[in-house]
Amino acid sequence: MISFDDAMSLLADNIVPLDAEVVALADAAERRLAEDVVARLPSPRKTVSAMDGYAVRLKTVAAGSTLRIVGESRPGRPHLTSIAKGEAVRIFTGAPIPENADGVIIQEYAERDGDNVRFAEGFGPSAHVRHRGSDFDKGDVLLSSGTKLDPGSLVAAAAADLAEVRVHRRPIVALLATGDELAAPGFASKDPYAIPDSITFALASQIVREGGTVMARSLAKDDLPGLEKQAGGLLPTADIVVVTGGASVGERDFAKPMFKSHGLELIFDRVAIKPGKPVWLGRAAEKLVLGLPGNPTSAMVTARLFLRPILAMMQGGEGSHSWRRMALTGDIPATGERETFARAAWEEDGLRPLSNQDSGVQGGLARAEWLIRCPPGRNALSAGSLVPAIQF
Ligand SMILES: Nc1nc2c(c(=O)[nH]1)N[C@H]1C(S)=C(S)[C@@H](COP(=O)(O)OP(=O)(O)OC[C@H]3O[C@@H](n4cnc5c(N)ncnc54)[C@H](O)[C@@H]3O)O[C@H]1N2
Ligand code: MOO
Repeated sequence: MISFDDAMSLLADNIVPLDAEVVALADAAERRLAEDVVARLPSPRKTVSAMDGYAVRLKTVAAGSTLRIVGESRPGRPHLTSIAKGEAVRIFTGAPIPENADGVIIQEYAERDGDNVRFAEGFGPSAHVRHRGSDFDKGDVLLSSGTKLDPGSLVAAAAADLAEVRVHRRPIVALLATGDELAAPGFASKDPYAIPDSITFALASQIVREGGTVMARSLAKDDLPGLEKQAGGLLPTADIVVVTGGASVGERDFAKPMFKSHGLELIFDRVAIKPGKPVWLGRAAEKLVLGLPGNPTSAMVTARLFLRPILAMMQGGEGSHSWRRMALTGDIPATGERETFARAAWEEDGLRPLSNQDSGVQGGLARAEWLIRCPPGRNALSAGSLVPAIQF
């Protein structure tokens, strides 16, 4: 059994990014860049007005004096010609200012009379001007390779004037839930010993959130020859097969044996964490295989801790967790010998650990929005303590 940190290092050593492809910016949301985004234009492109009003040479304007309006500057239809003393240009937000203008007086201070304008006391001192390149310059690197194109990054990529971007291919993921007792939700009530498969739906959602494509989501009985055959069907097409259940030490725990005849080589097997100790990662037929424990909370925690980073790394992302220090609003008991990841709900003043921390919990997962990292062998913590946490 290895530590959580050692398991994360093994991910970093073993996961390589998938190939890159070029996609239209309209199809690039939530994909990860396979190259830096370099601005092809400065922003703003010209020095422009930040408000609707009148462009002037500020030092030459006094409240009450009359200025002659010599033109109009609109975005895309600028008036760039220099203005003389006593002149102003009507201007709108985003329009370039005349060459020698240095400020804009907003129209709320203006009294217009035909081609003349006077300004009331109190305009300024703000010039209401955005200077060329004040946001970014042509040639600036706006986004680095590996960045996920979230809404803010899409604004930056579009503002850089890119029609398309190079991104890493989406990982193709096959999900296989093992267990004789499993039934599709909606069909468990018919059999007194069946339980609904709750995990694969949540895993599919996590995979899509992390940019992956779910190629298959199937249930399988605990029957080794049948499982070997299913593995053989999934491995050729998938980039990674995620198998749930059967990860423990029982005679009918076939998650690893089913990949043996496909040449399974383990990268790690069991991690000193709670919940999720039986999690394992390997390679079979040159594809990644991740085994998650069957207990629903354990499966969700190990998917968050390992599957999400693996998918990010396959798309060129760093895959490391960004732990944030958050305040507790409830108590956490002392930890045992395994590093513990406590599920917590978000409250206005911090994180409240859920009262039921059992690894079989299903209903409570709906309130488990954060995961708190608790080192092994630590004393109990009370409300107010700061703890490292990630969104779950
Ligand atoms: N003697 C030992 N027993 C166990 C150990 C151990 O070290 N020694 N480890 C325990 C830990 S920790 C975990 S976690 C579980 C994991 O076991 P498996 O991965 O083999 O999971 P299963 O036995 O298949 O299932 C456990 C539990 O979860 C339910 N389950 C399974 N799949 C689903 C699904 N898709 N949707 C909903 N629920 C599911 C299953 O019915 C069982 O109740 O092993 C401990 N045992
Ligand atoms: O640690 Mo196991 O992951 O649920 O109970």
